[in-house]
This record gives sequence, C-alpha cells and structure tokens, in this order.
Amino acid sequence: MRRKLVMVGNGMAGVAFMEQLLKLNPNKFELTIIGAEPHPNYNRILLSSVLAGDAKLDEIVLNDWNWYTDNGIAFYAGHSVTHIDTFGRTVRTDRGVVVPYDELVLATGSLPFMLPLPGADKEGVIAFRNIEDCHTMIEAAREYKKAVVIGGGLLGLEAARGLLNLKMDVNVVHIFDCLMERQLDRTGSKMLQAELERQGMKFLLEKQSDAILGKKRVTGLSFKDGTRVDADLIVMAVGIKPNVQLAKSSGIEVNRGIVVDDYMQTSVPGIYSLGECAEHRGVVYGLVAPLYEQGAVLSKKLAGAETSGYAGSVLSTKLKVSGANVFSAGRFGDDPGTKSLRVQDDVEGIYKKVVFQDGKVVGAVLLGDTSESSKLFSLIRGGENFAGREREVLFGASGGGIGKPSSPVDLIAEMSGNEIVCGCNGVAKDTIVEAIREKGCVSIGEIKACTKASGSCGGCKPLVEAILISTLGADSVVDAKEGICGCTTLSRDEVVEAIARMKLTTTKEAMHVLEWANPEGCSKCRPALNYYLGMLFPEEHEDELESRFVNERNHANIQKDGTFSVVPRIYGGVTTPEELKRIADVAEKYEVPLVKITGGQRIDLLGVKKEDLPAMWKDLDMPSGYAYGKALRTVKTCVGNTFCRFGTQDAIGMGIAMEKKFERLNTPAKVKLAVSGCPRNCAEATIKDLGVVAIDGGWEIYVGGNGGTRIRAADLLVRVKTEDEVLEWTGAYLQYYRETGSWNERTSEWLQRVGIGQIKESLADPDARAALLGRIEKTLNLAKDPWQQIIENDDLRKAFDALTAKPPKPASGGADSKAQASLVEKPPME
Ligand SMILES: Cc1cc2nc3c(=O)[nH]c(=O)nc-3n(C[C@H](O)[C@H](O)[C@H](O)COP(=O)(O)OP(=O)(O)OC[C@H]3O[C@@H](n4cnc5c(N)ncnc54)[C@H](O)[C@@H]3O)c2cc1C
Ligand SMILES: NC(=O)c1ccc[n+]([C@@H]2O[C@H](COP(=O)([O-])OP(=O)(O)OC[C@H]3O[C@@H](n4cnc5c(N)ncnc54)[C@H](O)[C@@H]3O)[C@@H](O)[C@H]2O)c1
Ligand code: SF4
Ligand code: FES
Repeated sequence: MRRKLVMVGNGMAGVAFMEQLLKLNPNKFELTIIGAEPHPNYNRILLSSVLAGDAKLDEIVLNDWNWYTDNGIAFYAGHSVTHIDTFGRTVRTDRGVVVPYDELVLATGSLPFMLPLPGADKEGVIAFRNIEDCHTMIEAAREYKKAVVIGGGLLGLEAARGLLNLKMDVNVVHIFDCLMERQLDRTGSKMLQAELERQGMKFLLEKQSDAILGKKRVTGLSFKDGTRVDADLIVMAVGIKPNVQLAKSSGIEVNRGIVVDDYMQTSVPGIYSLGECAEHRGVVYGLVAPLYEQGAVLSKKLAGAETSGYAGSVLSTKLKVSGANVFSAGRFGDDPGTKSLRVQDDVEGIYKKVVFQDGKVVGAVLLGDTSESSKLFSLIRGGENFAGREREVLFGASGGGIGKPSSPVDLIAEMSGNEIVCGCNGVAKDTIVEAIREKGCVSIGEIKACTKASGSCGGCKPLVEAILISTLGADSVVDAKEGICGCTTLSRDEVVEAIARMKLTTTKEAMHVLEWANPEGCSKCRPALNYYLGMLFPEEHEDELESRFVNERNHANIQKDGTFSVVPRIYGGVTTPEELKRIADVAEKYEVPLVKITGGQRIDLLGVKKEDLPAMWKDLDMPSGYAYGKALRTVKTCVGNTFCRFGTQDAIGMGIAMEKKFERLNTPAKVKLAVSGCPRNCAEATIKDLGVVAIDGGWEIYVGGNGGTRIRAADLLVRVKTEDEVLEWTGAYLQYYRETGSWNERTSEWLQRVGIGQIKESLADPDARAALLGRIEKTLNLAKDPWQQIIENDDLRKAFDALTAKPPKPASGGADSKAQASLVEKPPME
C-alpha cells in the first residue's frame, strides 16, 4: 500500500517540492494537493509582468490541469483546509471534503499585510498577491485614473510600474525617506528614485497613512501630517505575513511562521512545512530561491534519499522594473567591521557597491548595470578570501575600467562551470551546458523544462540564452519567442510596430527611443534591429555592418583557426569549365589548403587568409554565395528532365531562375531552397525552407522544412501549374516570412509558431501576393553584390579593412567593444 501524502497549498514552493518528489520516487506516495485558489499552479512572480503588460495570464501557468492527472495527483482546487485532525490524521476542507493522510505538508504561503486604517474596507482598496488582484487593477485602470501604492518595496514599485503602463497616474507612498530600504543603501535608493521619477512615478516619502477617504469607493488617502492625496485605487504593498492560522489552530508550534527543523519537520510528527509560511532557525523567507532549497531537502527526505538538511539561505533580489535594474544581495549596509568599495556614475545612472568583511564578499548592490550580479552572488556564497586584493572584485585584475555593461555572451564566457546562473532555481552553468549537449535542448523553453532555469522570475534568461548561443552557435538556437533580449521588455512585434510607426532609421535611434535598458544593446538585439530596420525601410536604412555577426562583416565564414572560407555563387549547382578553371587558378594562387564540394552543390575554398579575401573575390569574378549570411543560401537542384529519364520538368532551369531572382535577399535566418524534377525528390526538397517538386502538369511547393538540428518535413503550401506561378508564390512566401519572422528564427520554427493555415490564408488572395511581391522586388532591386562593392569602391574597401580588423580584447574595451566581440557566431554550415 502506498503512503498517503497530502499537501495543503498549491503555490510555487509546494508544487516545486512535489515535482522534485515525483522525480525522485514517483510511486512511493498516493498524492493529494488541496489549494484555496481556483487555479492550477501559476507563477506568482510573473503577476508583475502580467500587470506591466509583458505577459498574459494564461502564459504564467506553471503546471496545467493535465499535470495533476498525468501524475496521478488528486487535486482539490478552490478548497480551503479549515481543520487538521492530528490524531486521526485527516484534513477537512471548507467544502466538507475529508482527506486522510500519513504525511502532511503545509505550504500555505503568506497573506498580504493590510494596514488597519479606517476605511480600508472600501471598494478600490486591494493588495497585490494573486490573479484576482491583478484582474482588479487591470479593470480599474479602464475606468479610473488615479492610483496610490502604499509601500515603496519590491512589490510596491513593481505594482506602480504596472499601473503606469496601464496609463494611470501613480503616487507611491512610503514610510521612510528611502525606497527599498531593505535592499538598498541611501545612495542606491536615491538613484533608483531619480530613475523611477524619470519614468513618471511620483513619490510621497516619510508619510504615515491615516485614513482611507471616500463613501463606498475610495476617493483619497489622508496622512498623519494633515496632508492628503486623491486616489480611486489604493494598492497596499507593505509586506506579507506567514499564513499560519491553520497550523496554529491545530496545535502545531508557531512563532512568526510555522516552526520547522532542518528537515522541514514541524513540532507534530508526520507534519512538515515549507515555503513562506515556514520559519527555519528564526527566519521566514519571502523569495522563491530559499523556498525551492527547502523543497529540495524535504523531497529527498520523504523520498528516502540522503540529504544533509537545510541550513538557511543567503538572499539576493532583483527588481523587475524595466529600465530600473536593481540587484541586492547579502549584507549591503555599512555595518561595523565591514569595508566597502563603490563606483558611482551619475551620468549613466550606474552604482556598484561591494561589501567585504575579513576579505570576503558579504554583500553587494548593483544599480543601472546588473550584469555582474550572478558573479557577485557566487562570490558571496563561495566565501573566497580577497584580503589585500579587494579591488579586483570591482575593477578587474588589471585595474582598468569600472565594469561597464558586459554582454551576456562575454559574461558567461568568464563564468566557471559551477557558478549559479539562475538564482531562483539554483541552476549552475554546467547543468545548463549539460542539458544542451547531452539532452539536446535547443531553446530557452526546453532548458526551462529540463533544468528549471529561467522558469521563475525570468531574470536569468539573457544568460541562459548566451549559454545556448555559445554552446550551439546562434544559428542552431531556437529563438525565445517571448521577446528580443534582456535589453528590452518589448516583444518582437511591439518593436517592429514601433519602428514602423515612428519611422526609426538606425539601431541607436531605436534603442534610445524604445528605452533600451542597456543603451549599447547586446549581441542579440543589435543584429535583430538592423534586420528589422532594413526589412521595413529598404530604401532609407543603411545596413549597419557593425551590428552584424563577424561572418557577415567579413562576407566569409570564419574557421576555427581564424582563416576564412570563400564560397562563390553557383546558380542551381551548375557550373562551366571556364568557371572551374578560374576557381582552380585562384585556389592555387592563394594556396588554398582545402577545396570542397558543399552539401548545397557549391565549391568551398577553405583556409583563406583574411587579407587575401578582396583579391580572391576579384580574381574569382563570381558573385558571393552568401554562405555566411542570414540570407538566401543555395537552390539545390536535381538534373530534372534535361537528362533524367524520370524527370517531368526542368528542375535545373527552375532552380536557376529562383536563385537568380532571390539571390542577395536578407531574411530573418538562413534560407535554403531546392527543386526536384519529379516526386522521387533527389534534391531533398521536402526538408528545405522552401522546396519545389515537379508533378505531372505542374509543381508542388513545400515550406518550413529543416534538415539541421531539428529535422522537420516541410508542409505542402500549394500546387501550381507554371514556372511563373512558382516564382510568384515563392516571392510572396519569402516576403511574408521576412515581415513576420523574428530575427534568427528559421522558417521551420516560424511556421510552427504562425501555423500553416494562417500562412496559406495570408497568401491565398492574389492581391495580397501581389502586394508582398511588390515589396520584395523593391528590396531585391536595391541589393548589390557585397564582394563586388568592396572591390570597386575604395571607401567601402577601407571601411571593410577597418571593420574586419581584430576586435579589441573584451577585458580592455568598454561596452561597445564587448558587444562587438560577442557578435561572433559559430561558423554556420551549409
Ligand atoms: C507580484 C509578486 C511578485 C513577486 N516577485 C518575486 C520575484 O521576482 N522573485 C522572488 O523570488 N519572489 C517574488 N515574489 C514572491 C514569491 O512569489 C513567493 O515567495 C512565492 O510565491 C511563495 O510561494 P509559497 O508556495 O510559499 O506561497 P504562495 O505562493 O502564497 O502559495 C500558497 C498557496 O496556499 C494556498 N493556501 C493557503 N492556505 C490554504 C488552506 N488553508 N487551504 C488550501 N490552500 C491554502 C494559498 O491560496 C496559495 O495559493 C513575488 C510575489 C508577488 C506577489
Ligand atoms: N522582485 C522581487 O524579488 C519581488 C517582487 C515583488 C514581491 N516580492 C516579495 O513579495 C513580498 C512582499 O513584497 P513587499 O514589497 O510588500 O514587502 P517588503 O516587506 O519587502 O516591503 C514593504 C515595504 O513597505 C514599506 N512600508 C511598511 N509599512 C508602510 C506604511 N505604513 N506606509 C508606507 N510604506 C510602508 C516598508 O518600509 C517596506 O519598504 C516580499 O517577500 C518580497 O520579497 C519580491
Ligand atoms: S528527382 Fe526525379 S527528375 Fe530529379 S533526378 Fe531524381 S528521379 Fe530524376
Ligand atoms: S534567476 Fe529567476 S528564473 Fe532564473
């Protein structure tokens, strides 16, 4: 007989514990969860993002209804446990259900603290704790305009930012003269206030609330000093209190929280507690990282695995307010016996403070640039002694620079394997690399499912993504659909819409106007913006080479020994003796160590010195094959009916026509085409981004195929009769992908995201196809061969030489050089 394990509370801490238990010993217990909220387990942390408009409610569900059934868990949603019979070992809910248990886990979380002010029960006075509160605020913002948030802590400021986004006029009332006094020293607090004021938040500091005004609904808030402020919505964010009433009334020892030992055992045998309701060694926690650590211990204990017990946690926090980056960890104050190092840059709004005791880092505050937060948190946890060389922590071993914003790719390159990347879930860099290498994860979503990294506050996403890029190469990473990168909270669509609406023309302008958190951008957003600008304004936008990856800047693929490969275009894979002779001469003249036929039916000259590139292009006198670019790569063809006895159509002619029409086309990610002369499909057209297969009396066009990391058979888009129709549909399809795809998103991913039905529908109307064709023609007419341009134009040649000169070493350069160096991607394969 399996033992009965019942858990009261269906929140983040409890369910994370349950997941661990299921992993360790799925069959040991008959499981029951009873949760007062009528929802499956959701990410409470992201309620701030929902309010700010960065996430939708249905996107924050962590475990959907099926998860409970799939794991055999009896789930009572919307039931509140009102009584525990600790002798008979049963619990009873407010809806009369009685459930027996052998082991009971109390994970009842916290309740928001509501100031007991006169009038606090008026309509329009709420807390910010759950989905319903979030709904109430969104609804209120439709009708009312004046919001007051009481409490200038993490929650209050995140609520205030969300209400600003909902176009409300927001006053934050705080009892002290410094915001976030639990996380920031005075300097940091004042700098944060200045940034938030710049964003439009107003502050009423050193105010003691006295009464809530109004008849049925709130109309204002009065203070003890006799002043008042108008309000038609008041959000109280003045802290939380552990939800202990149930435990207390059941005779379980309760102090501030439910008292537990190192194995989360309460004073009553068989009853455990974890999460915000539990008190361990006198401490009650209010952030998920320590709660997950508690869950890891309890799951091991109950599964019968060895565990050393919970010893308490060092805390770190990040404020989730766009444009106001704040990180705080450990002991950030100037206590006796501590020394601190600080950097303050009022121009850039950057403040960094590291606190030492006996040579060890015991606390830190970062404001404006929080990129070094993982590193600092690891130092605090690791306890390394820096006595006599404390400055290294802030200024680097060489003593140069004040640690300007680093790109995530640079940061993870400097991280050791055991450094924690995801603070919420305690996931180290090595664990993520292992998930990519050994478990085949190719997207943030898959890493989240595998390791939990990025699954809570989401603050570590840029780092997780950087590990993906550096492990797999940017081309193989499946784009995180949620947004562009950590520099902005805007989604891809919002960015593209804003660029189009405001007619922005340069990446710098876009980053400035759209209030990028990191004004220099990063290796992810700069090339993306450059692409979107070029796609929207092909005539006006000047391609920014410095925002492109190193291969695209060099118009050649960098190899692992630092040499380059040169691939001239060979239309449809068809060449001539003259061309072959020229290629052979060039290969001899420049002592090319390897000449190889590629999978895309072209010739690759590998091992070319960078300084030989322009001269070789000139001698070759052939167009660039774009083997390095996010562009049309190849059109592979079979021999077709010209020679093959099975062929029904001219595959070579069709392929060459397609390649000549669409060569030099910039696309969100590389695009490969193929044409087969009959359904035997020797050109493998059905695993290409777009493949054309000849049938009796016409052609079939397949789309969204992939033969790379994630093999995908293409979907049939349409059957057409003539070659002109093939060109028309191909052009319309490629332009639709260019306009709606996210930068670095292969067509196979894009198609699965958008849906083949939607694509067919968008291209079905001949007028719509004509409009798309018109726009692609405009772009194609402007496209010039990059090799030829550099050969012919001295200025461009000089710019090429300057741009492709080795980037300065990240350690000695500022932010810009770091972003430059990080725009190196793994050589893409054909
Ligand atoms: C808006 C917001 C943003 C936040 N942002 C962050 C952040 O960025 N980083 C961070 O680390 N933390 C953040 N937090 C805090 C974090 O969400 C909490 O620490 C975490 O959710 C606590 O988990 P828990 O399971 O202990 O409690 P809860 O999530 O409160 O879950 C307890 C559950 O038990 C249920 N329950 C209580 N009593 C009973 C009963 N008698 N019977 C049945 N069910 C019962 C409750 O209804 C609740 O659903 C944020 C919190 C909020 C509100
Ligand atoms: N980004 C994050 O990590 C994050 C975000 C939101 C919430 N949370 C967590 O959720 C919980 C609740 O957050 P919180 O900000 O409410 O709690 P908190 O206790 O961290 O902050 C409450 C703030 O309200 C102020 N305050 C208290 N009484 C007041 C009064 N009468 N008038 C004006 N101000 C008053 C306090 O000085 C304090 O700064 C915390 O555990 C917090 O850590 C974390
Ligand atoms: S696909 Fe058909 S036409 Fe082309 S080579 Fe193969 S058999 Fe011949
Ligand atoms: S740091 Fe919060 S999810 Fe990773």
